[in-house]
Amino acid sequence: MARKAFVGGNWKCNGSMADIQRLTEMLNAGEYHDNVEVVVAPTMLHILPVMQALKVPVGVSAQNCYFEKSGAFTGELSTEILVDAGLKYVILGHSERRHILKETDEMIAKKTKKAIDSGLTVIFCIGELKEERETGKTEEVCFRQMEAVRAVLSEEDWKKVVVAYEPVWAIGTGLVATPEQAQETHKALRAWAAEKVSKTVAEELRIIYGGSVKGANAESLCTEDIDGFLVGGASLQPDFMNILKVTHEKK
Ligand SMILES: O=C(CO)COP(=O)(O)O
Repeated sequence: MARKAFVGGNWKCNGSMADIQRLTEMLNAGEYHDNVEVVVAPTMLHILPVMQALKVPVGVSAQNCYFEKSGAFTGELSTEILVDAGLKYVILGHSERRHILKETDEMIAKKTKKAIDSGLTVIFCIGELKEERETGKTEEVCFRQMEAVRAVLSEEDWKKVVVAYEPVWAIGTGLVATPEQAQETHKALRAWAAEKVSKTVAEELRIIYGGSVKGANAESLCTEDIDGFLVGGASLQPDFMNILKVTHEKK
């Protein structure tokens, strides 16, 4: 089964109302194709205006959610609130939430299960730190992060997961992983899924790459086991449209 490519634009904590208008106009002027699913993740405050402004098949994702249903959890957004507002996706496990906001594997697993049970598709991020890669721990770290969610997901749940492999040293640094480095890790992740979940899940699981992706390097990163991209900085620029075009042509 051919996996449908997936390209996400993670806008992180960026953007004014004027920027949001400019970005939705850029997306509305784009061309979209059946072989690439496109999603953008604005800030929580910008989600609704972006959903209202988009006239093209571009999905909208939250950048976080909470695992409780509702109640006294100041500052949090439940998956019920996200679904009620019309959202279909949420990014979980991003390295910035793991390392800056100190989210643990267990918290991320709880959020992932809750989001999937609510009907959301989870863009589940994993990735190793620079020193972990340098000491040969890339697979150990990625597999540990995967195992935490595997422990709480059913085989069926994996249909609602897109894994984003984002080496932390490549995020926002301009130090993109080489196609060989990324392909090697993606292949290892697929083999892990075949062994720990099932062969079917491994074949169908979309594993996308994130970390300094640009229009200029996207083509070489369209390798066998890379099913698309999670784009940070370049998703706030017209270059995002080049990444979409390359993915459409190469996948
Ligand atoms: O963190 C990322 C996407 O989630 C990647 O960010 P950059 O594309 O800015 O490196």
